[in-house]
Amino acid sequence: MASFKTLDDLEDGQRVLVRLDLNSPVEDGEVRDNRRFDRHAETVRELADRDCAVVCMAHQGRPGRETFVSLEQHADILGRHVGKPVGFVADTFGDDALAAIEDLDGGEILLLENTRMCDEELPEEDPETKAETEFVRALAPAFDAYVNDAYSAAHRSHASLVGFPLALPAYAGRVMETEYEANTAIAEREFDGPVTMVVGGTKATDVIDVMTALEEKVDTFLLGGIAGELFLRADGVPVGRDIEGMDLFDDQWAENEATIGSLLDDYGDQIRLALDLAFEDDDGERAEIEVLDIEEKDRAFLDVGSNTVSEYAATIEDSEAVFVKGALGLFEDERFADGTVGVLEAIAETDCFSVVGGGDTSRAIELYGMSEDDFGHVSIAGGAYIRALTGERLVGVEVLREGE
Ligand SMILES: Nc1ncnc2c1ncn2[C@@H]1O[C@H](COP(=O)(O)OP(=O)(O)O)[C@@H](O)[C@H]1O
Ligand SMILES: O=C(OP(=O)(O)O)[C@H](O)COP(=O)(O)O
Repeated sequence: MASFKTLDDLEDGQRVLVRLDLNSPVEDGEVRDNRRFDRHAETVRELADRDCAVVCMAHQGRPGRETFVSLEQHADILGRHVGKPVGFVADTFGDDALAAIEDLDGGEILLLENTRMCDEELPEEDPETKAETEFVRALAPAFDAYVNDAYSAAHRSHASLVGFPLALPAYAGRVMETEYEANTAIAEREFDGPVTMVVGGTKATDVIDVMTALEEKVDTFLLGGIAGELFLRADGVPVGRDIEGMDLFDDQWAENEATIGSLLDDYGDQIRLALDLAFEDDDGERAEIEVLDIEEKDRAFLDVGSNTVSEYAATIEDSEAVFVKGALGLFEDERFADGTVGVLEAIAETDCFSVVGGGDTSRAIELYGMSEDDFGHVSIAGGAYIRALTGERLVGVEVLREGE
């Protein structure tokens, strides 16, 4: 189905540069294991078993956010999933990285430092420009082939994703292959009954952009998380606080307000906002407040409230298909997991077709004892999967195809 080369086309014993997406939740400086590690481990193990020298690259967080940390811990976690040691070098493409790559034998695995610590990685530029960066020009000659397994980052035109395929023979890894096929098939599927999309999480601008594109495909959007707070604020409710170095509610507010205001004007009937919200009270307990009773912006809201969960669950019960992108609250803290878990349980209990996406959100399924078998597809991609739903082509996939 996909028109790119896969690992089936790659010769054994090559020196390969492999782009993974190990972007993970980080709590108090500790990187949390999640589905991305065990999915990517399959690609890495196969390459090592085929006697390739496997050098992995990945990013973590965004500069300025608390989750922007080194990949040292990721190497240990990945090694546990692969079942082989994964070495780590705290360098992206300098002398230390090149020396460690040269030392690597067939069957061995190395992880380079966070790609976003390299200045040339991030600015969104076209693949040709990215291929000309020092980052790509310095690393590419050390390899025979490039493998992109990071479907979940394929919507970003960053050097490690789009520059290398122009500099080296390029292949799709196993995760890239299966996620591409599943998400493309889902995007083409038609449903007879109501289609619902649960929209939450912290990457609010990502989801706002695709809601307009999905307006015909989705009958009802159920909003929560930080994304939901943006909509509530645009609707006149005094909520919203920036977390983790974001500036959704301050610097970017004027722009966000205008976009959300027109979404509410144009598709207000399809968009449902929380009726109540949860916060931490003075005793450290979960407390709830009706949205209509919120008079001033004086606290952080960490989940949707119980009335909202009941309303959203009822809509899900009547749906033919449900798509989830982003958590409805800070589910990693049990006190604020009710929204996310309530919605996921409602989906699991009905026989609707469902997709749960996002590196963080998909983690809630195993954290709260649910089974992936109760969902149609659990994707480790968030932003990439909702873009795929709109029919948008992902630049990281396109550039692999062009190499065909
Ligand atoms: N009200 C909230 N306050 C703080 N964090 C929140 C809130 N609502 C959701 N989150 C966080 O959003 C994260 C998921 O968001 P996001 O990164 O956009 O999704 P994903 O990685 O699943 O695509 C979860 O880790 C959750 O803790
Ligand atoms: O975690 C990711 O996306 P996701 O949260 O939409 O699944 C990807 O690693 C992309 O990260 P980015 O949104 O910081 O570019």
